[in-house]
Amino acid sequence: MNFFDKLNGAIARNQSLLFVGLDPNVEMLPSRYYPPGDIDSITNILWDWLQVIISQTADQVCAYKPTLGFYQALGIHGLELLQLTLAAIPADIPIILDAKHSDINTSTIFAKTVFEQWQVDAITVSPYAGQDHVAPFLVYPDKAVFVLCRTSNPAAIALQEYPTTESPLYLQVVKEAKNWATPEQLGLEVGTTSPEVLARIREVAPERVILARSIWSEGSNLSNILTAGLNVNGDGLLIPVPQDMLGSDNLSEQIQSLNQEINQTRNKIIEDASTCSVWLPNVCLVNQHPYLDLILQLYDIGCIMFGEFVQASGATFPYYIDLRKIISNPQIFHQILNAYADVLKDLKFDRIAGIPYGSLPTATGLSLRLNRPMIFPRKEVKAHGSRRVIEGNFEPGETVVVVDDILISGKSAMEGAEKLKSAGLKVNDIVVFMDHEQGVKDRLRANGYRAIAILTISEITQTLYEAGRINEEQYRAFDEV
Ligand SMILES: O=P(O)(O)OC[C@H]1O[C@H](OP(=O)(O)OP(=O)(O)O)[C@H](O)[C@@H]1O
Ligand SMILES: O=C(O)c1cc(=O)[nH]c(=O)[nH]1
Repeated sequence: MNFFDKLNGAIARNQSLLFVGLDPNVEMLPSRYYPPGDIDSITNILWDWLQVIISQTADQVCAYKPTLGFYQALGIHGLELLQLTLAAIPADIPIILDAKHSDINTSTIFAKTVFEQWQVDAITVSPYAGQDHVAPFLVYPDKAVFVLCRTSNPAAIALQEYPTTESPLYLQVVKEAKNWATPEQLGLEVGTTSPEVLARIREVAPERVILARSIWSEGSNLSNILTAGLNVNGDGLLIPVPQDMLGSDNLSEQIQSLNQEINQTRNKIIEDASTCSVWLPNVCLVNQHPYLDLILQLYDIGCIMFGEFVQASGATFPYYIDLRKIISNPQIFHQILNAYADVLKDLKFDRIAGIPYGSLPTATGLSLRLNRPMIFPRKEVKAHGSRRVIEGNFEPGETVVVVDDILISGKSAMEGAEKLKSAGLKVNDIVVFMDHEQGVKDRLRANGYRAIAILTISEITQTLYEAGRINEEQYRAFDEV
C-alpha cells in the first residue's frame, strides 16, 4: 500500500491527525525510568519507554516519526534500537523517518536503505540541494518525502524570511517543491507557532499534506493553528503529540482528549465548507455533485467551449469538450487521475493502454500512480523504425484496460481496443472520464466491451447550469445534438 493510502487509512481508522515523534533522547526520559546506567542499560530503558509510547498510542494516531539523529547518537545500539522500533510499529500505521537528509551523493543509496531495507513509508528531506537530491527518494512510487520548508528555530529566520517577509524564501521552497512530485508523494514539513505562516503555506499549497512541527509553545492557540493549516476538507495537516505528553503516565487519556479537541475544529471546518463560503464563494447547491469542484474547475480552465465545432465524425456540434487542457494544470490533472484510479482499483488488468494522443498523459499518470505497466496502440503506424502498432512491451494473453478521455461515437476507443486484440491481448473494460451518452456504451457492449464513465455529459451540464456557470441557452445546446 502506498504512503498516502496508508496515512489516510490510519487517519480514518483512528479518527486522528496526530503523529508521535519517537525520540530516544535520554534528556527527555521521564524521571520514573531513572537512573539510567551504562550505554546498554540506557538503550534498554529507552526501549522500554518507546514500547510504552507505541502501545498506548497505536489506536489513536495516524503516523509515527522516529528521529534518526537520536538513534544515531546511541551508536551501534541506536541502530539496533531503530530496528526494534520500526518492527514494533503496527504495519498499518505509516512511519515517517525524520532524517532531514540533504546529501546529494548519498541520496540513492540512502533511499534504498530506508525504503527497501528499513521499510519506512516516508522520509523528511532538506530542500537545499534541489530536486536532484530528492528525486532518488521519489523513484519509489509507494513512498513519500516531506520537504522541510520552514523551521521554528529563531536564527533560521535570517534565511527563511530572506529577502523580505512579504516574499520569503520558505514560500519559494513550497512553490518549487510542488513541482517535484504529486501530493501523494511529496508533503511539506513546517515548524511554526504562527497561524499566519501556516495560512500562507496552505494558500500556496492547498493540496499538500503538511507535517506540522513545534506548534506547542506557551500561549499558542490550537484552534487558530488548525484553522490556518487544515485544508478545506478538514485534513491535510499532521499534528505532533506534544513532547511533554509522551512522558506522562496517562498518555492514552491525554491523547484521546487532544484528539477530541482537534476533531471538533475539523468538524467545524467541514460544516462551514459545506455552506460553500470557504471554497466556492459563488456556488451553493442543495444536492452537491461529488465532483462539483472538479466540474467547475474544468469549465473554468476552458475544457467546455461553445461555438460551431466540427467533430471527428464530421458532425457539427454547438460545443466542444477539450479535456486535453487538463495536463497544463497539475492540480486538476491530479484530481482527474484520482477519479480514474478510483475506478481502476476495482478492475482486473495487467496493463493500461492509453488512446492517443489525448489520453496518453492520463494513462502515463495512472501507470506511475498505480505502478502498472503501460502500452498504447498507435494512431498511425510509422513507415520507419520498428513499425509497431502497439508501443511498449506486453505478452499476448494479458488483459489490458483501455483509458480514454471522452466517448463521443466510441470509434477511437473501439479502434484502439481492436488493435490491442489483434496483437493477442484481451480487452474487457474501457474507462473514460466523460460519456457523451446517446447510446455509445450500449454500442460498445454489443461489441464485447464494458464502458465505465466517471461522469456523463448530462451530469456535467446540469451541474454547470445549477452553479450558474452556463446559461439556459448553453444548457439547452447539449440537448440539441
Ligand atoms: O468517441 P469518438 O467519436 O472517437 O471521440 C472521442 C475521441 O476523440 C478525441 O480524440 P481525437 O480524435 O480528437 O484525437 P486526439 O486525442 O489525438 O486529439 C478524444 O480524445 C477521444 O479519443
Ligand atoms: O472528436 C470529437 O468528436 C470530439 C473529441 C473531443 O475530445 N471532444 C469533443 O467534443 N468531440
